[in-house]
Amino acid sequence: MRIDVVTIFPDYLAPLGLSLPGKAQERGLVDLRTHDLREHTHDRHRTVDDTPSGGGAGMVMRPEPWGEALDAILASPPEPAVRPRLIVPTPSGHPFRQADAHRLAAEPWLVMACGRYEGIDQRVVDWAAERMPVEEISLGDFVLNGGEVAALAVIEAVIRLLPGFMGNPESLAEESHGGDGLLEYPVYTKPASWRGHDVPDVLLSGDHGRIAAWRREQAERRTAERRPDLLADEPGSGD
Ligand SMILES: OB(O)c1ccc2cc[nH]c2c1
Repeated sequence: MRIDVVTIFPDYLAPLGLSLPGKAQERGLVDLRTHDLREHTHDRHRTVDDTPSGGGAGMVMRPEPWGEALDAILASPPEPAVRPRLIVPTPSGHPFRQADAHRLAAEPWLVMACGRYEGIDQRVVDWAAERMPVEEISLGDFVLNGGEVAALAVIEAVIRLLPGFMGNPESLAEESHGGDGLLEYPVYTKPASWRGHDVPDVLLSGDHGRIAAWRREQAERRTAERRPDLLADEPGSGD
């Protein structure tokens, strides 16, 4: 998979060179490229923003640098005739879920457009949508100062699903928001007793059937308490 990230803060993406995403790059599972939007400006101040049309507070990202940045990326596809999917983090985007991470992990090429200020001139998304699939996504009902943190989260969620990334693919099967749609059960390790808190006896019983049943019950309880919305879509929930 190839992932291009366009941002005015390339260093924000440096953490992707660490730990598992870094190893994924070393192993050739992902070709991650960051692009400084300011490299596609032509004035002395390397201006990427301007005042909002129609007035209002803040500044809007100018379309010209974005057009030139995307042109440059599209001119060097990973393979001939491969088109990217453009991902635009924005507070007004569609909620990003684990199912979306799985879907994007199957794509050959993603381009992440990280906005700042009040956002990117809408014409950039409209122009891009004439040439490639475009998705505006949100991490949740909160607002960051730009798209970089959301891009980091989306990229990590996607890379870790790539075949060959996780040493033990089985661990993906049991994850929160996994195939069963439930939150993860609580996890424990040694020592059996710590500061007056003990590992639940069932987990020390060696009875794998009881352990599996306990974990399922814990996951269902947690989901009902914290995320009843996830149960609404569960088969047999009557909804
Ligand atoms: O909360 B967010 O995911 C987000 C994404 C992009 C921009 C651009 C300016 N503020 C932003 C916030």
